Amino acid sequence: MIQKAIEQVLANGDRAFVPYIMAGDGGLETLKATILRLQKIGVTAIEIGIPFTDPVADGPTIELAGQRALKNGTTLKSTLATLASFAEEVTIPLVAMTYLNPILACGAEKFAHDAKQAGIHGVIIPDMPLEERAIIYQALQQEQIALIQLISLTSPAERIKKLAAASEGFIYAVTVNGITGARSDFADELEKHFAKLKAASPIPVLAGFGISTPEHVKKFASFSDGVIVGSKIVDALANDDWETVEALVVASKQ
Ligand SMILES: O=P(O)(O)OC[C@@H](O)[C@@H](O)c1c[nH]c2ccccc12
Repeated sequence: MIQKAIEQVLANGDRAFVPYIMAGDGGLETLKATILRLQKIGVTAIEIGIPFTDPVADGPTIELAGQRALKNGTTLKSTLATLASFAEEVTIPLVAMTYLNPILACGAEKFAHDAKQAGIHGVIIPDMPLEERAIIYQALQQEQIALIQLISLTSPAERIKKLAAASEGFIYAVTVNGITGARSDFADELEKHFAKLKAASPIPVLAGFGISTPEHVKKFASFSDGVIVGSKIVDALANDDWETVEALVVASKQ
């Protein structure tokens, strides 16, 4: 469903726009209104972060949002239960971003089952190497949940080939070396890097990390299939600043 949703957007001449939000930031009771409003303004899918105590890939903005969410008691379980309570109203695919630990604590099968009920169509597990995916792969397959792979800027060609062949839904192409967070500059070689990824990949290639302005969105739209925006969206939502959110989404349209 994720791949189809992205391909539909591309067929329109637009690029995919996937906002990242932290579940429970502002309280889980706000999750429904946030998701439905993002859906209404035309995002392609939503990446939902599950707060975790040791988020090694998260930059300061996402880490702080996670701390706020943990403080008010948000867990993997309460997030999935909340999502399930309004899943019928959600027509776009949701992607869960969670570290391996909470999944293992829950149990792979139970996680996959509850995620499906919650409307989750894909997962990103940044601390699970491809070689370890057997831990969860079958359970996800059973529920038809895509396991999305991250590809870094420094991945050698052989590795890119492997990851591209294994990824499902889309490829999460990381645009910087380092952690998440808004930035102003990107490497000059990005365009070439994306050309390589697109040549290696049978599925859409989305860019994420550091994308924080409509100009960034337009830049990446010119050589990728779409963008993922995290920190800037998390900040805007914390300030109830929907104007900023909408301007980013609009930039992904033709
Ligand atoms: O915040 P940024 O720089 O816009 O990047 C997206 C990112 O936050 C989101 O996709 C994400 C949050 N935590 C992660 C951990 C690993 C990979 C990706 C993520």
